[in-house]
Amino acid sequence: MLKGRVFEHYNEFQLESGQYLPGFQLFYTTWGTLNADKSNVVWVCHALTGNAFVKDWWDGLFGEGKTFDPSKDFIVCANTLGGCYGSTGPLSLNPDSGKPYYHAFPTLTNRDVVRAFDLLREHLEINQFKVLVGGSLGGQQALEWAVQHPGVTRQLVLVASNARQTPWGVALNETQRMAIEQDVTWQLNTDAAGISGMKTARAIALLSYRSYSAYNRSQREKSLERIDQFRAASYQKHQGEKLAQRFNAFSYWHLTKMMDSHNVGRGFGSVEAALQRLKAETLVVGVDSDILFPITEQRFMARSIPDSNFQVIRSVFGHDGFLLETDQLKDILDNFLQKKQQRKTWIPTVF
Ligand SMILES: CC(=O)SCCNC(=O)CCNC(=O)[C@H](O)C(C)(C)COP(=O)(O)OP(=O)(O)OC[C@H]1O[C@@H](n2cnc3c(N)ncnc32)[C@H](O)[C@@H]1OP(=O)(O)O
Ligand SMILES: N[C@@H](CCO)C(=O)O
Repeated sequence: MLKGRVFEHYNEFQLESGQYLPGFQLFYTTWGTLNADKSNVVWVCHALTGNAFVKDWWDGLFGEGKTFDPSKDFIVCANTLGGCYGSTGPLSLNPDSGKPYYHAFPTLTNRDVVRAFDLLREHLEINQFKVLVGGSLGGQQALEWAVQHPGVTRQLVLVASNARQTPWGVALNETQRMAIEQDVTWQLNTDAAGISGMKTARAIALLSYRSYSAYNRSQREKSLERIDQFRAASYQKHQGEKLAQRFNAFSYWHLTKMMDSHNVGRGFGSVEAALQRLKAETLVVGVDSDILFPITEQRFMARSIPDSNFQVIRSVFGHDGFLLETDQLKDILDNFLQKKQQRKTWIPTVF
C-alpha cells in the first residue's frame, strides 16, 4: 500500500547560500515493503513541478508487474524542499516569524536538498539503495546525491538531465522569472502573488519542454480560413492555467533558481572530477528531441562516469518525452536493470 508520511527535522539547517532554515519537513511516500536486509529500496527524485506520488507522473514505470514493482521493491519518493506538495517551501510557516516565508524563503541548491533527503534516508535506517532514479531536476538531485555520497546507491538512473546547468538553461529560467517579476502582484506577501506571471512562465517553459514537431502534431489548425484564435494559442493559455491550479509562483521561482545553481563540480575542481567519484552502475538516458537538456549533456555524463551506459529515447515530444514515452523508457530501464544490454552504446549526437 502506498503511504504518505512527513519527516520532521527540528534543528537549524545550514544552506550553501549561508542562509538557513530553522527546521524543515519532507513529505514522502513509501510503496511496498522494506525487505529484511533492506536491499530493495528504489528512491525516486521528481521533476520541477512533480510530487511524491510517482504514479501521478511515471505511471508506466511503477506498479505491479512494471519496472519498479511494489510487490518486490520498496519505493520511496520525497517532495523536494522548496516545493509545494507537503515539504517545506515558501508558503510554509516560518517558525522564526510565525508567518509564511514568501519572499523571505532562503535560496536552496540541489546540494541542500540532497542533504535533507539524506537525513530522511538515515531516519529510515537505509544504508544503500538498490536504484536511485530521477528525471530532469530529479536527475540533477539524484546525481548530486551520488556525487556527495558515492556509496548511496548500487545503481543510478539519470533521465533527461545534466551535471551542470547550461547558460541556455539559465537563460530560459531567467526569462520565466522575468515574467513572474512583471506581475504587479509579485511583491505581495500572499499565496497567489505572481500567479499570472507564473502562467506566462509555464507557457514559455512549455516551448522548451516540447518541440516544433510536437506542436505541429497536436496543435495544427484544421481550418484554412482561421485568422485568429489559434489552437496553439489556447494550448499555451491552458497550460498556464493548469499549473496555476496546482502550484505557486514562489516555489516556481525557487526551484528554477535551484536548477540554475546545479553544478556537481562545485568544490571538486571540475565537473569531470566530480563524476569520476561515482561508484554506482549508472544508466544515462536522453531524449533525442530535447532542446532543454540536449543529449550532448547526457553523452558527456556517460563519458565521464566510470561505470556508465547511455541510451536515447526517440520522440517528437522533446524534453517532456521523459514523462510521455514511458514504453520506451520502460524497455531501456528493464534492459539495464536486468543487465541484458551491451555496455557503452554510443549514439552519435545530432547537435
Ligand atoms: C495534482 C497533479 O496534477 S500532480 C502532477 C504532477 N506533475 C508532474 O509531476 C509534472 C510532470 N507532468 C507534466 O509535466 C505533464 O503532466 C506531462 C508532461 C506528463 C503531460 O502534459 P499534459 O499537459 O497533460 O499533456 P498535453 O501537452 O498533451 O496537454 C494536454 C492538455 O492540454 C489540453 N489541450 C490540448 N490542446 C489544447 C488547445 N488547443 N487548447 C486548450 N487546451 C488544449 C488538453 O485538453 C489537456 O488538458 P487537461 O490536461 O486539462 O485535460
Ligand atoms: N514537465 C516537467 C518539466 C520539467 O522537467 C515538469 O513540469 O516538471
